[in-house]
Amino acid sequence: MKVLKTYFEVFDILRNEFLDFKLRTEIVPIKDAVNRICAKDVVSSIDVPHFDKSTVDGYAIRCENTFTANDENPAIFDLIGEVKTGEIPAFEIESNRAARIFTGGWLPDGSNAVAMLENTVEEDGKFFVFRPVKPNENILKKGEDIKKGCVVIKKYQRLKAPQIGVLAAIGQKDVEVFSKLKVGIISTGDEIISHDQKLEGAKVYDINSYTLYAACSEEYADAKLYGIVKDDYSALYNVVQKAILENDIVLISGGSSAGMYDNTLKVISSLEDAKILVDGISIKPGKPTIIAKVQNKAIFGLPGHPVSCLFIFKFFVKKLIDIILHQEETDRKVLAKMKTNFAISSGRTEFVFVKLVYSDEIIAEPLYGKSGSINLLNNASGYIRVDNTKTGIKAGDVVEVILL
Ligand SMILES: Nc1nc2c(c(=O)[nH]1)N[C@H]1C(S)=C(S)[C@@H](COP(=O)(O)OP(=O)(O)OC[C@H]3O[C@@H](n4cnc5c(N)ncnc54)[C@H](O)[C@@H]3O)O[C@H]1N2
Ligand code: MOO
Repeated sequence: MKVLKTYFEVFDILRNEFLDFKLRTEIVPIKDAVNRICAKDVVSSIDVPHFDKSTVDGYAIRCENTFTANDENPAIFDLIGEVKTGEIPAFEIESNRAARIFTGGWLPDGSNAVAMLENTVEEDGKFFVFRPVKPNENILKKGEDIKKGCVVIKKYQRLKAPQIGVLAAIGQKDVEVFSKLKVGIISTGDEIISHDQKLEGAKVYDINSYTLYAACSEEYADAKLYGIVKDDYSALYNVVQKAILENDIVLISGGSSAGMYDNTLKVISSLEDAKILVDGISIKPGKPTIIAKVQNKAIFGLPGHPVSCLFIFKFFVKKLIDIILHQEETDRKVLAKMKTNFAISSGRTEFVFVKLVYSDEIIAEPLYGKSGSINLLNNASGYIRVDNTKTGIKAGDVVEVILL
């Protein structure tokens, strides 16, 4: 009998085999770089800001002149000019002198603080400050935000709006990112038809090509569909061989279990330089999953049942993509209270699909359905992992739900 691997053994295998996967890189404009992963450390070649600047509208002064100021005895300054934002002031600030300055303005030499407009009174070329102003008050110092020479974005860091902002601040128009992984998708089965064909007899529409394609676009992957292949060894062999040449990961759905027309394992095994890493996993759904390494690329034989197929993508293919891209745990999780009991009996680690109901607390309602029913996933907010050492979950138990 086949020895099934546990899901954590499979994670370890994926890490051992694919952590050093050679990624391609490309250069993209920063406006298009959101959600991309940075391909090398980015070092700032400038200080940000590159001059001491005012963070408020007010008056550039020497703060020492205000230390004894209060409502009865304000500090009094002569107004000597105005700093135009975007220009370097041509004057210096001496003791008891001040210049009008606006938010973002270049702090004139000699000054070391800005008195905020609201705390001052201006009258006849003089102005009055009624409370002490601290050194550097209302000033962003040169390099205070970003120091020249420091690493602002690390290799493998995902670029979100703040990171794009940092790149813009240091004057970088483009950024080098990892190219998305190329994923080839093949559906197999004599009964599977495309949407151009008429639904008749025991035929079924192809679901897996579309769920896998959609799931790839939710991850760091560009998918290509290779269509539907009949349950025929040579036909599948030819398509898989083409797909492995053109992609980093190949996903074959259907034909992964024990039936006489299930060709996936035979085809993968016969490819040049093929190493079968996993043939069966002790989980439900998704037991008949195959994973192989071929020419340093990954091939998955995914179970044909649409729920199992998409779930295995979410659980293992996504994991592989995250490993290759050195991403930390990217699953989004919430804690919820189980609404009813749920028994498990397979002796494997089971994944229970749940619908979350948000009231005073978050309630997880288990969904019942077979692996073939795609609408089960349509109604699911996420899933719970129940290890095979347990017999189930009880109503009221707090469970961790991984969001779909
Ligand atoms: N004797 C055994 N039979 C089965 C086992 C087993 O261990 N021993 N495992 C069962 C489990 S678990 C699953 S899951 C399925 C997986 O089977 P295959 O990967 O070989 O898939 P098929 O037999 O080709 O298809 C299963 C089911 O899914 C439908 N399907 C397939 N592809 C698509 C598609 N692209 N779009 C929509 N639906 C698809 C197909 O018509 C079948 O109904 O095997 C169990 N059997
Ligand atoms: O992959 Mo199967 O869904 O356990 O029936």
